[in-house]
Amino acid sequence: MQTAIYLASASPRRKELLSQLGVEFSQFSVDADESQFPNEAPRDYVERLARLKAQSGVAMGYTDRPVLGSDTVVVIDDTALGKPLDQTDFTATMKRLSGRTHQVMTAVAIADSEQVKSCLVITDVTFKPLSDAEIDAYWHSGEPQDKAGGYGIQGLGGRFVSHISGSYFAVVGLPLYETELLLNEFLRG
Ligand SMILES: Cc1cn([C@H]2C[C@H](O)[C@@H](COP(=O)(O)OP(=O)(O)OP(=O)(O)O)O2)c(=O)[nH]c1=O
Repeated sequence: MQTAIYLASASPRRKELLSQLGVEFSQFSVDADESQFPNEAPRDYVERLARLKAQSGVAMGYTDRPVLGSDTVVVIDDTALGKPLDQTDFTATMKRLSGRTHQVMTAVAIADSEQVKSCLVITDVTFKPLSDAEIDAYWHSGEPQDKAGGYGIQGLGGRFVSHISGSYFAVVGLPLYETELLLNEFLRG
């Protein structure tokens, strides 16, 4: 793909994934308010945030190329889990995910000063039952701290995943197939 875009994200994983599409891009970070509205459904929340990140980039003056924003949340029992606040919060999250299937929702949005388009990708991820010792060791690895839902499937957390149905890349932070489709649709206007 010959298009040049902006990536409105601080995430090194999204940078890596976008590079896999062969799109030329420059990256900057946006400071968006990521709080969830009361009674906002997780799928609406994650898509709103992706659009907010992309549109914030346009509002910051990045108007000469399309701006891509994305957001990921882990959802269990219809509750969106963000990044862990501390070890106690993380431990409670892992006990909730242990031995069960949850959803990872990743939304992607592309905006310029004329239009915004977005898509939502939902992947089912099943965790094996986790012991207290595994949970404690994982926290001390330093990996969970900056990850939605407190784990990284691409890292040490990958060993907890007994099954995945959907897009592996969406779980890591950017669905490749759907992002390319969205970009092509956006460029057609
Ligand atoms: C579930 C899961 C999440 N994550 C990551 C993807 C996202 O980078 C992060 C979710 O946080 P996000 O708030 O979606 O993204 P971010 O703060 O890292 O980057 P930005 O808002 O600037 O774009 O968690 C993994 O890397 N692996 C996983 O298996």
